[in-house]
Amino acid sequence: DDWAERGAAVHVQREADANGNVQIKTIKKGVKDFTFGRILGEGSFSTVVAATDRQTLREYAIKILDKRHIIKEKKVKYVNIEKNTLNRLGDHPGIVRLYYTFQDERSLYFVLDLAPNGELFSVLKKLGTLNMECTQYYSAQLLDAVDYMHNHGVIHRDLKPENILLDENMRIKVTDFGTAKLLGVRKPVDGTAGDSSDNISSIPIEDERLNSFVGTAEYVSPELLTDKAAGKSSDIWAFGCILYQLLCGKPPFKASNEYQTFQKIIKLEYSFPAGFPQVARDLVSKLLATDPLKRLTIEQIKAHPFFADVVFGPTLWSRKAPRLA
Ligand SMILES: Nc1ncnc2c1ncn2[C@@H]1O[C@H](COP(=O)(O)OP(=O)(O)OP(=O)(O)O)[C@@H](O)[C@H]1O
Ligand SMILES: O=C(O)[C@@H]1CCC(=O)N(CCc2ccc(Cl)cc2)[C@H]1c1ccccc1Cl
Repeated sequence: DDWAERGAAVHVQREADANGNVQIKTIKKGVKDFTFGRILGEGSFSTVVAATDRQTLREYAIKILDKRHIIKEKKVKYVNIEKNTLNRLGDHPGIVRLYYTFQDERSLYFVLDLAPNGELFSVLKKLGTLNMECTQYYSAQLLDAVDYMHNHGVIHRDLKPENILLDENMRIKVTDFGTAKLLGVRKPVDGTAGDSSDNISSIPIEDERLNSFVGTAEYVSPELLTDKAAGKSSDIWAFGCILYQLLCGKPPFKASNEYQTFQKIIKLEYSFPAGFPQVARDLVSKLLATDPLKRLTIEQIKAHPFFADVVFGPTLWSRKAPRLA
């Protein structure tokens, strides 16, 4: 199925008829096409409800946003960013997929993949820590999803265990793209109308300094606290924090309040608990580098001994998730 460029408001389906001619069907969904079920969770501006498509009986998570509340809180921009970002990231097993959007007079609706096993955060809180096998499995999936985002000109900017959901096979689905940064498409210098699909520049279109958004304190990179420039390497920093947290149960930079946490980040004040595996120490220390240019790239991370027995690529998403321990 192809996705209408304008946004996932319509779902284009191609079907070959008896003579092999391709028929193009567009599907316009609305509230009445779904049976709404249990509430999966609440956000600051949203309620997420499990729902079943009445025709196909497929289950989804529908994120319902109250228009009045969004307008009052001046969050309309985030709604558009979330929609545009999800439309750009429509085809990766580790990223929540947006199937349809629609609205009624009161609400906006985002029809998303259902991740029935909740947040990786809750699993980690319950278990305390993950063993090496589980940590390698989940961090490899996260790395693969981040690689895909970056290759599609998207910086997540708020990666954290709460935004990593678990699907029915206990594989990850990254969510929460309302605060992502979409790297713009620049016209080539000579002014010719370049093909917009290939020249995703690494320089965001809007002025960096106007950026007020920073992620969640424990996962914010130092450059975001000093000069506001969020780049792809800011996601790599957050990845390093998550990797550390999966293995020892708490993030590397954690203090009694946000300000103290920021101080620790800027001073790179963290340490490894006894028993933290050496190969993981080596990798984490090359991710939590103050200078963004010194952090490993995704290719270098994949080649690190920590991932020696992980095969990146499609098998990462078809192999069985290890029993959580
Ligand atoms: N696709 C999904 N499948 C299952 N549960 C989901 C899905 N998306 C979100 N949830 C759950 O619903 C809750 C609300 O998610 P939502 O993304 O709307 O808000 P949030 O980002 O968690 O909160 P905030 O807006 O304050 O950052 C979360 O607890 C999340 O775990
Ligand atoms: O961009 C789109 O796909 C359409 C375009 C037409 C439209 O009216 N909307 C809703 C615009 C909007 C955004 C925020 C609020 Cl609070 C109210 C309306 C957009 C929309 C519809 C449904 C769900 C999300 C969005 Cl952004």
